[in-house]
Amino acid sequence: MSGGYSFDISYGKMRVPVYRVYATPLEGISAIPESAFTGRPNTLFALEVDVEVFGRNFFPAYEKGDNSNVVATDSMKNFVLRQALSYEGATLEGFLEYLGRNLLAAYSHMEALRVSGRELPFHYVPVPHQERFEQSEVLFSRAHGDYAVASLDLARDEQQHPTLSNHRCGQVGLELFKVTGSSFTRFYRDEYTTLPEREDRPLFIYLDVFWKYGEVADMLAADHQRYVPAEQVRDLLQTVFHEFVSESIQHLVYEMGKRLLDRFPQLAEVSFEAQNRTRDPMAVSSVDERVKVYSDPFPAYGLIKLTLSR
Ligand SMILES: O=c1[nH]c(=O)c2[nH]c(=O)[nH]c2[nH]1
Repeated sequence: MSGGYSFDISYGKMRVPVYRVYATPLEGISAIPESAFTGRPNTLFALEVDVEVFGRNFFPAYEKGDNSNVVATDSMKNFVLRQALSYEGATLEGFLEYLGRNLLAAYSHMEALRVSGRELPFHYVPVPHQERFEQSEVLFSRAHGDYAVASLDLARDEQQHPTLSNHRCGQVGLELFKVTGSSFTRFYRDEYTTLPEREDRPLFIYLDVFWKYGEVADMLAADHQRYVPAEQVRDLLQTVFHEFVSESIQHLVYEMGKRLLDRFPQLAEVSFEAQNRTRDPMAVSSVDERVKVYSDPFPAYGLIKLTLSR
């Protein structure tokens, strides 16, 4: 309470773009059967960073216009960029933890922080090299598909040391279209039901997946042995979608969740947000019934969520 009011405040800098070149390569990753990914050179380590600062010490700025404790968000942006230069690790989560710890160390009046990062994905460019094509080591093409995210909450323990109080990692923005091998039948029918049963439908989903580790040491260890790369999670989800003939998106995300928790014992929880973007059939070939044309459905879309914990 202050001035008779109770309050809840935070402030910070959003979407600080960071393009670090020649970061430390990601190595030591354990292979999984669903993915060819075992590391990346991190030649271009690009992300957008949000810093959100919590602390009652900032209330005088709101109440009295007293900015004496206010770290300018412009300074925060500079802090983020300098940390990106000195970071010696190889992961998004590691960078956020390094940044968060150093912010709390530098500013004793910051009580707690949320630091979040969004990968700015770039793909390798194939270039001719000795009669074959190889990935350029210097040229990267900005990709606008799915990308990794992470959010870390840091607080202080009784001795004022920074501690990681919460975290969430993810891969968001997948858009996957499976042309055959999905059904949606035997659902509840009443006077509102107009949807026909489909033994085989073209299933188009937008998908976000999130995960939490049981022990944060597995996320942050420098050997990366138990680190879960977002690339492997994405490849595992794609493999399950490819292989599994689902009865619904609910059925599909549950299968994905089980596979993730089986494959990565270091994870405590996985969660999904899936949008049903399935298209409506418009025309079928009279020569080959596999050949069909679909178009956009009514613009509202189904939303399916799942959280799976141990
Ligand atoms: O996989 C699906 N789950 C649903 O709950 C649903 N509802 C709907 O109309 N189509 C679908 N598809």
